[in-house]
Amino acid sequence: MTIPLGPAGLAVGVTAIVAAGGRGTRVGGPVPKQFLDLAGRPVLVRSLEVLAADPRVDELVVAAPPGWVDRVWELARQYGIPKLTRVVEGGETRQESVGRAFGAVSSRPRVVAIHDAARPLLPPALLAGLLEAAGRYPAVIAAVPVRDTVKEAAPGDPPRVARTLARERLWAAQTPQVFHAHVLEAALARAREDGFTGTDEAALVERLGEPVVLYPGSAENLKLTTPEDFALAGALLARRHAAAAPPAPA
Ligand SMILES: Nc1ccn([C@@H]2O[C@H](COP(=O)(O)OP(=O)(O)OP(=O)(O)O)[C@@H](O)[C@H]2O)c(=O)n1
Ligand SMILES: C[C@](O)(CO)[C@H](O)COP(=O)(O)O
Repeated sequence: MTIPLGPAGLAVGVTAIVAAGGRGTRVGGPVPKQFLDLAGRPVLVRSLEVLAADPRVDELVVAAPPGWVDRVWELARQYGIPKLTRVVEGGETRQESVGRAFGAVSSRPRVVAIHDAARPLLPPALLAGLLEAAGRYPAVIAAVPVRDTVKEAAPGDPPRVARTLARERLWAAQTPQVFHAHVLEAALARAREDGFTGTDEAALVERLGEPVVLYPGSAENLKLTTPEDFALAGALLARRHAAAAPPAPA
C-alpha cells in the first residue's frame, strides 16, 4: 500500500501525536518529567520544537496528564510553538493517551507520527528519514540494535537465566513510530476490542499482521526515564551546542 506523495516525493499531511500523559514516577520530580527543565527549556518544549520544525508536519496533538492541559497551551504560547491544534487529557496507559490524541486530530491525516515527550533529543535528520520512509512503508519505527547480551529470566528468587537471546535479531524500539493513519486506526481498534495493552504502538500494528519496518534510530534519542538520564541528556546537549558554535578566534 502506498500513499500520495508531496512534490519532493515525500510523505505529506503528517500529524504528530506527542505522548506526554505520563506521571514520570521513576524520575520522581516535583512535576511530571516532561515539564522539568532540561538545559534551559522544558523537556516537552524541546520535543515539540523538533516536530514542529519539520515542514511535513502539519499538526501537533498532545496528550497531557490530567490537570496539565492548560500548562501545555501556556508553554506553547511562551515558547512560540506553531502547529499545536489540540491538547487532550491522557489516559491511564500510554496506549489510551495516544488513542485519545488520535481521536482528537482536527483533520484526517494521511500519516501519523507518534513521539514520546520524554525523548527531547530527537535528531531532526532521524525524523526526516522516518517521514521519508513513511512514503514507502505503512508502518516504520525508529529502533537501535541491542548492544548488550540479553538474558531471558526464569521466575524465581534470585532469578536465573532461562536462555540467552540471539542478539543479532534484537532491536530496542524508540519513537517516532510512524503509521499510515488507516493502519493506526485499525490497530488501536483491534487492541481495544481484544483488551490488549502494548508498550508501544508498533506492538498493536504487529497484531494486525502488518509488517513494521525498523529504521535505524539514534543513541542520542534517549528516553528520559530516571534522574541519571537528565544528566546524560544535558551532556549530549552541551556537546551539540559546542559542535554548533563557531570556532573561537585565534
Ligand atoms: N498514561 C501515559 C503514560 C505515559 N505516557 C507518555 O509515554 C512516554 C513514555 O512513557 P514513560 O517514559 O514510561 O513515562 P511515564 O509513564 O511518565 O514514566 P513512569 O513510568 O516513570 O511514571 C512519556 O512521554 C509519557 O509521558 C502517556 O502519554 N500516557
Ligand atoms: C514507546 C517506547 O518509548 C519505545 O521504547 C517505550 O515502549 C515506552 O515504554 P514505557 O514503559 O512507557 O517507558
